[in-house]
Parts: sequence; C-alpha cells; structure tokens
Amino acid sequence: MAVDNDGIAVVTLQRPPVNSLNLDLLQAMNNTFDDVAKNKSKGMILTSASPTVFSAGLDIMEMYKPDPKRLETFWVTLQDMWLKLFGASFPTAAAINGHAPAGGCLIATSCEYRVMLSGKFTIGLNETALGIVPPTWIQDSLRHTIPTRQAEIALTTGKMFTVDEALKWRTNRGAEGAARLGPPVLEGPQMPPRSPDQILNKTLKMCLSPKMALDTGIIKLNALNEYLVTERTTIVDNAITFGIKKCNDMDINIQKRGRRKVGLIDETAADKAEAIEKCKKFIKRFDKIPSLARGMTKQIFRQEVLQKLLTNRQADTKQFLDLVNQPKIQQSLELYLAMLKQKSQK
Ligand SMILES: CCCCC/C=C\CCC/C=C/CC(=O)SCCNC(=O)CCNC(=O)[C@H](O)C(C)(C)COP(=O)(O)OP(=O)(O)OC[C@H]1O[C@@H](n2cnc3c(N)ncnc32)[C@H](O)[C@@H]1OP(=O)(O)O
Repeated sequence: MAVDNDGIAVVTLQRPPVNSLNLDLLQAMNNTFDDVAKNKSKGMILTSASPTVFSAGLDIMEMYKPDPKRLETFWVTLQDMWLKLFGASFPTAAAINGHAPAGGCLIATSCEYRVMLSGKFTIGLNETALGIVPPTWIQDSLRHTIPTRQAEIALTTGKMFTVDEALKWRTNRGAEGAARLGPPVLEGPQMPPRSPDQILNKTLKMCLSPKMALDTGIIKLNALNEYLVTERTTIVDNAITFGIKKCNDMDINIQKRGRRKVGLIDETAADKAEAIEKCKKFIKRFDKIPSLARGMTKQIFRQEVLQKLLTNRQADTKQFLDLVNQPKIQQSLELYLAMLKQKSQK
C-alpha cells in the first residue's frame, strides 16, 4: 500500500503470476483494508502489479483436493474480504490494468468506481459457463453495478465483456443504425441535405401560392407523393445526413449517444498511471462532502445486500463446502487446471 500526498491509498495486488486469490492474499487484503480504515485515508484505489492481469479470481488450487479446515477458512476469509470492501465507508475505486475474470470482477464490482485499461482484456463473472452457480452476494455485486436485465443475461451466460462492451453494450438507433441503412447521400448540388420539415414547408408554400392553379397543384402533389414513395431510402438517408451534420455542428457525440452503456466499467485509460489518476479524480469528487454523511449514505445504500450475506453466512459457507467436495466438481477442477496449464505452456 502507498499513500499519496492527498491521503489516497493505492493498494497493489502482487501475487504473481495472475493474482489468484488464495488464503494468504485474501488475509493480506483484509488487513490492508482495516489499515486504510484506521488511517482515515481519503479513499482507496485497488490495482495490480501484473501488466496483464488484475486478478484471475479464486485460486483454484485452494479448492482442488482441499484440506477441509483450510477450505472453510478460505471461504470465510473471502466473505470477509467482500464485506469489508463492498461495505467500506471510505471511497473505493479499481484501476483494472488487465483481465478480471470471476473473483477479479467481484473485487472490481465491490468498488464504487472502475477504470479499465483499453486493450484485449476481459472482465465478467464466468462461473455459469464453468458449470457453477455464483453465490447470491457475488451475483448481487454485479446487479449493484449494471442494470438488472443486463446483469441477469451476463450471469446466466457467464459473459466475459471486452473493455468496449463493459463500457457500452447493445447499439441503439444512432450512428450505427444509420450505417445499417447504407451510406448516406452526401451533400451535393443536386440533393442538398434538407430536414424533412424544410421539404414539407417548401411544398406547402408552393401549393398555397395564389399563382398556383388547382390542376398544377394536384399534379405537383401527386409528383411529391410518388417521390416520397420511390425515394424514401434517399429521403431517410438525407434526413440522417442532416441529423449527423446538425449534431456535429452542435458538438454532440452521436457515436456515444447512439449506444446504450452497460456501465460495468466507468472509464477507460491508456495506461495504469492514467487509470490511477482517473480513480483519484473520482475520489476527490468527495473532497467537499462531509465524510461521515458520505460513508453512512453509502452503507445504507448497500445495507440490504450486505445484510443478506451476514444473515446467511453459515448456510452460504455450507453450500460452498458441499459444492467443492462433490466428486464431480473435483473432476471439473482437475480438468480446468489441466486446461489452464496446457494453455500457459503454448
Ligand atoms: C472450474 C470450477 C471452479 C469450481 C469452484 C467452486 C465453487 C466456487 C464458487 C464460485 C466462485 C467462483 C469465483 C472464481 O473466481 S473461480 C476462478 C475462475 N477464474 C478463472 O476462470 C480464470 C482462469 N484464468 C485465466 O483465464 C487466465 O489465467 C487469465 C486470468 C486470463 C490470465 O491469462 P494469462 O496471462 O495467459 O496467464 P495463464 O493462463 O498462462 O496463467 C498463468 C499461470 O496461472 C495459473 N492460473 C490462472 N488462473 C488461475 C486461477 N484462478 N487459480 C489458480 N491458478 C491459475 C495458470 O494455470 C498458469 O499456471 P502455470 O504457469 O503453472 O501453468
């Protein structure tokens, strides 16, 4: 842990090669979180010493052929880590400088703010894809971060988000919708882009002109009708071109506005230093907010989710122990470890 001049603690996970969460690392995290609270730090930023992995999640070796007592301590320590981090009264942020699967995503979603490095990294809760039901409180961390519907789909599919997807999800109507209609007709002498309102106003003016004979008016309206039907694609394209131009003139970023954000991460950064700076900026937002009021508001906001685990702690532990001790799960763990080993040797 390093505390900067502003009193913000930067906590770096350092368990090579992939910061997998074993008992020792979880205990060290818990002690550090206690220190941050005791020192009355202004806030805490979690990051990783690895250049490519934030955290690979739970250390599978803790669950494979486990010692029963250690396995139980391992799970209770993980619960403690989550209760301390998710329930921390001080501001928390994650500078996610690499992959964050499963438990890595849990750490990130337990924080209040997330900045992830742009690149070929992924983040998400992949448990379902591995044949495991994520415990309620792990699901709750995701549901607390992104909209419920997206959380349900992500959890049930074991979705690992790319950095871009984590920032935004499905495309809405907008720039990409326009692209699906084909290239817009660009401005030119024959077809200057006009808004639909401009076209209708001009036609109306022409038809209402006292100089216009009734039969000429009818001919013109029929021609307009035919034009609207046969040229509808061009008209839509022109309307889109007009809209895009107006947005550009008004400095509105249609690329961003056209996409729905999933918000699993709040911002991206080019490198770790920038990610930490952005996290610091988030924490400094609370400089003028009384810290007691802030902390209590956060805890009240998160109380329901925290209380659920506190009430069901023993049952949750028993469920985990029963699951891990199943021969079928032990077999899956063995296969998964072999697969990871094979992949790392390539
Ligand atoms: C599968 C069944 C699990 C059953 C658990 C039962 C109940 C649990 C309750 C539910 C909670 C689950 C939360 C979890 O966190 S489960 C853990 C899920 N984690 C993962 O699936 C991530 C696996 N790792 C990776 O995908 C990649 O390692 C990576 C993080 C993307 C990084 O890739 P890369 O940089 O290429 O590194 P390598 O893959 O080469 O790995 C290097 C080294 O580290 C070992 N390793 C990786 N992840 C773990 C891990 N989670 N635990 C232990 N060891 C891990 C990997 O085997 C390599 O080892 P060697 O160098 O010795 O070959």
